[in-house]
Amino acid sequence: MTLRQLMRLNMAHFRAKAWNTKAMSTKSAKSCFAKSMKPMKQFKRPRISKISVVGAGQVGTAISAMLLLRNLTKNLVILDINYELAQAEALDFQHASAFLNDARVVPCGDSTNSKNSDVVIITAGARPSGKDRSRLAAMQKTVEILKKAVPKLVDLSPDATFIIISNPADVMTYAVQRITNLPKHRCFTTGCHLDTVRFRNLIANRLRLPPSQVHGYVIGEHGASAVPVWSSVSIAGIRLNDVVKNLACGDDPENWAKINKQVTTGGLAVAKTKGYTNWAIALTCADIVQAMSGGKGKIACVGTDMKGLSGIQDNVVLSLPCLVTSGGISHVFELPLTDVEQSKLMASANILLEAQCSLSI
Ligand SMILES: NC(=O)c1ccc[n+]([C@@H]2O[C@H](COP(=O)([O-])OP(=O)(O)OC[C@H]3O[C@@H](n4cnc5c(N)ncnc54)[C@H](O)[C@@H]3O)[C@@H](O)[C@H]2O)c1
Repeated sequence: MTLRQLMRLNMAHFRAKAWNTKAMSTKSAKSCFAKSMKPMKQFKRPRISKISVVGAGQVGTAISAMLLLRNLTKNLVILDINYELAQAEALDFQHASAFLNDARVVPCGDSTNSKNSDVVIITAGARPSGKDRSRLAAMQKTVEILKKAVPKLVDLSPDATFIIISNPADVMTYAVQRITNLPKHRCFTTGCHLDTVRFRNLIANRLRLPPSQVHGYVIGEHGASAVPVWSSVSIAGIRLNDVVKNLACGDDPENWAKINKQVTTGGLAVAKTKGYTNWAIALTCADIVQAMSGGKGKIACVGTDMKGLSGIQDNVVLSLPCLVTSGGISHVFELPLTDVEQSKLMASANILLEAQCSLSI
């Protein structure tokens, strides 16, 4: 039986059993593959109708544009503490509603209009400023923003799925989970989904292939300690590791390891000129919302509390491949990793744990 057939069988089984965890552990546990696929939560959401985007800056506005262009919502709320900005951005989109499937775009300054959202996307954050421009200082400022803004959003939309974009995204997701007690399957970050598409794009460029046809994942932190999983890279069923000598390790004659750095510094390279990044993250976020909107779901490296998975022993938010469906994360996949990749994942988890512990929540 091929892997594809196996997957199909498993998916059909899960659907038939309405994501029943117990059923999975008995019947499909017979398949070796099911052991790598850890169920997270049984949850189904009817069609997404209302989405709130919190933060009308570069990222929030770009995400709004992608959601509207892809017809992922007919009812979009743009929320910013700077109400005039939210109003101007909403109006700019609303003027072109006829080109956006007649979507309704509403501004919001105090959360009220976000009531009964199906999805809430958080992009509000503080940029480094003042005397202390350290990452940690900016991180704590963003936590203070979240502490004020998020509880009200949860009260108004208690069943919504929260997607955290504000950086450092993993640590901010941890903060939101701690502030709100939202379940981890519906409070997560796009995390390494963006790093993963960058990784695939860089490999595809070298091989002169379409990026969508390269498979492989980046896991761990959405940031400097992200782990490109070279052992998982495959094209047309061919593992790159099997055909390239010393792929991104050892003497690495073709210098594939250069890609590791490009993956983690890709955003900085863009921000150096623009001052920010927005299009790639906007498309990444829209891709996740699309996975939640369609019936089938999608496997993507998104981040949530991964305690108990892939050797992670603490409550650390980081990315692993997840099945994202209507209600959020339904399953997490434990990738087979080499010893080096596993120790890099642990190092990434420790960095994040340290950052989490430094927060005052
Ligand atoms: N996760 C990723 O892959 C990724 C990629 C790019 C950017 N980001 C992050 O996204 C965040 C936003 O970036 P940006 O370029 O849009 O920043 P920005 O400064 O342009 O926009 C932030 C907006 O948040 C608003 N805001 C601040 N406090 C608020 C509050 N309490 N309620 C509502 N709105 C509030 C501000 O008024 C501002 O309009 C940053 O943290 C950035 O680092 C993440």
